[in-house]
Amino acid sequence: RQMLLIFSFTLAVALGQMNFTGDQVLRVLARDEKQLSLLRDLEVLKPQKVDFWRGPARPSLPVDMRVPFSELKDIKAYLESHGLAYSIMIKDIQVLLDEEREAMAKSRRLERSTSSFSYSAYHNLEEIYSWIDNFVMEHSDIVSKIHIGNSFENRTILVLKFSTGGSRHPAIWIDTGIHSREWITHATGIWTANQIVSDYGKDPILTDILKAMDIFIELVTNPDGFAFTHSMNRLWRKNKSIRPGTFCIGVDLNRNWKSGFGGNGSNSNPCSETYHGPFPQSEPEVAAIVNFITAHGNFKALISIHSYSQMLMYPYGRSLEPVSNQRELYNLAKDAVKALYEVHGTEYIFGSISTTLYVASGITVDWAYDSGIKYAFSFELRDTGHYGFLLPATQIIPTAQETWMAIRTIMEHTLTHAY
Ligand SMILES: CC(C)C[C@H](C(=O)O)[C@H](C)S
Ligand SMILES: [Zn+2]
Repeated sequence: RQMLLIFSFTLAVALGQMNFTGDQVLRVLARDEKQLSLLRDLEVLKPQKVDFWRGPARPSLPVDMRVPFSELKDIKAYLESHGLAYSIMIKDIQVLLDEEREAMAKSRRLERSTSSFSYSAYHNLEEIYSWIDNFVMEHSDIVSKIHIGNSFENRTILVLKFSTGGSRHPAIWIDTGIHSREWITHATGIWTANQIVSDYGKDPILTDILKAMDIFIELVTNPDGFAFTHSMNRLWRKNKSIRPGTFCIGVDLNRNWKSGFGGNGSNSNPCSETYHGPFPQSEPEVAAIVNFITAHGNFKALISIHSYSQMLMYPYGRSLEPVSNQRELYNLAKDAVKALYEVHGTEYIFGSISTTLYVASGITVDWAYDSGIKYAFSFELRDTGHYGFLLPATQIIPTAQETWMAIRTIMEHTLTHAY
């Protein structure tokens, strides 16, 4: 078995990208808690076979799961035998992957010939890092690049700082790409960075924000995982850490934070997509952010951006207990979602993580909130499950435009509610 795995791995390496031909994403509507738990059992029954794109949450929220072609018959029989209604959301993942790669190749040719950067295309790690260098050079009056640490595989972890001066302005943190397969988030972050420098001095609200506060954006929060989505497995979520005696690779960086570490909605099995790691902040990618934000000591808002589902959420993930300023966060989320809707009519739902989506422990925003950052939010960008993580690049700019209006609303509230 070991030999077979090694052989298939080397074969995959030889062939480059993993192939997902015939793999499908099934959308399952669980009627009640019992049916939801039958779906949760699948992760145990078929370890590493069923990949939840949107895990079991609440009866009214469909569960999306990628099923390898070889498992389709079994899984569909399991669903049918338990009366679990399902539809086929994506009938062949490889078709979408081929389209995505074709679009990237086309855009790359155009960018090379015009030596320009397309904000309406997906990019790999090298392209993003070289964009960062050019961007910082072009806008050195307001933007600088900070190296906050190195990833497990020793890639540099970079943060963009937007500042109009002052020594320790109150600060706002934005991270994208903590889950590497959520490509729309990195692309949205890049567009947002460019929007900030373009609108400073023109948009009075943004200008006021930047006059008084600094903005920090970490575009590639999981560089090893992101590189892996381009080189080998487009649907990789975790980082790439390995430990002696552990067969499976990677920790879910959104379960590795100290707050609520190891609680419900995180998994102690290293093969799980929500594996929390051996201990809090065990992963360098998480430790780097904790150290940076703690040393700075004056962050007033944190926005951690994921995809997909079109949701704007605030703490807690680890429990149903409301945070002390729940009313304020609810109303701010409502205003932000309204501002987002007004751009392209995209509808978001909003609320606390545990009540809106599912209980999740050891997550970024719970740690931020417990560290005194009162305005802590997690976005789930487009879509609601037609393309899921394989959102076409044509939706990058519309997504970034609408998301910016929500982000700016949160920033403005932070500015006018100093604490
Ligand atoms: C705030 C959390 C619950 C975000 C969520 C996750 O990390 O599972 C996304 C669906 S990836
Ligand atoms: Zn995510």
